[in-house]
Amino acid sequence: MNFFDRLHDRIRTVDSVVSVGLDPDPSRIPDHLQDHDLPRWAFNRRIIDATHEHAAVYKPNAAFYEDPDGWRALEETIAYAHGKDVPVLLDAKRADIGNTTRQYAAMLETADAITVNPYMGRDSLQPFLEDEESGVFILCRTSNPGGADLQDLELETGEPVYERVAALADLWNDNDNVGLVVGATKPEELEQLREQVPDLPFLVPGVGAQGGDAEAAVEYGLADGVGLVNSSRGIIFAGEDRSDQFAQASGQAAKRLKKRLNQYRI
Ligand SMILES: O=c1ccn([C@@H]2O[C@H](COP(=O)(O)O)[C@@H](O)[C@H]2O)c(=O)[nH]1
Repeated sequence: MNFFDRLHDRIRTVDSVVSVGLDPDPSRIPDHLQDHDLPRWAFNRRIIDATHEHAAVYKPNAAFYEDPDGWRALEETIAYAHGKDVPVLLDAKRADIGNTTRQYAAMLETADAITVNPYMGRDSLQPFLEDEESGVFILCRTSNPGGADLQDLELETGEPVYERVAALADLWNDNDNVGLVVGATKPEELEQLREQVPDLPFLVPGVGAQGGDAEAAVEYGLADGVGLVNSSRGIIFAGEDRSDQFAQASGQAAKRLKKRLNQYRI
């Protein structure tokens, strides 16, 4: 079954478009978990137990796992999320020349979807695009301030680079497995892109800690009801000041975000 069909079902089952970002910054993991063999896994397991009823997906960012223990923690995390029937979107932002990118695409053997970087063009994304079962979210207009440096540059046609990326992503969507990453901090661009590519689901990061626009994220992020609004630190570290109850606090934060976003869903 195609990733977006599975996501559609998951969104309906939990009545939620919340993507829970699993970015377990080791320096912020509660003290009582630091003695575990794999503290990041111990932390994620408790977060998943507390949040899965509100999670449309889990979105681990690869940056928090890129060391030997980290990969083990990530593997355990993905398997555990799957055990709770929650799809996993690996925020890896990969792509490279063909021979290399085929190795990156192997990441989709465990995760259900991945974020990729379009800077090297279609061939660098080919193995991801060819994988009919998996979702491929292409970075389009990112949430960070520096996203403007390249993505807003005007081409000779007058269109900004991010619009060209969206047009190409639409063109590359032969297998109905492509989505875009568009930040909640860019509500005008979200609106414009939704008009430009009405059928592509968006992953919208930037609500919560980055202060993005939750209403715009929902109004323009969803295509036919399918799309994702991500919060990472705002959920997983919601209980940082209540170390013994951090998981409970993350469950409450995920539930709150779900309710808030659902006000804007139609
Ligand atoms: O444009 C982008 C693309 C990816 N991200 C990632 O999403 C989460 C956001 O974390 P918060 O703690 O909710 O700010 C993180 O993994 C980013 O690397 C993004 O923020 N913006």
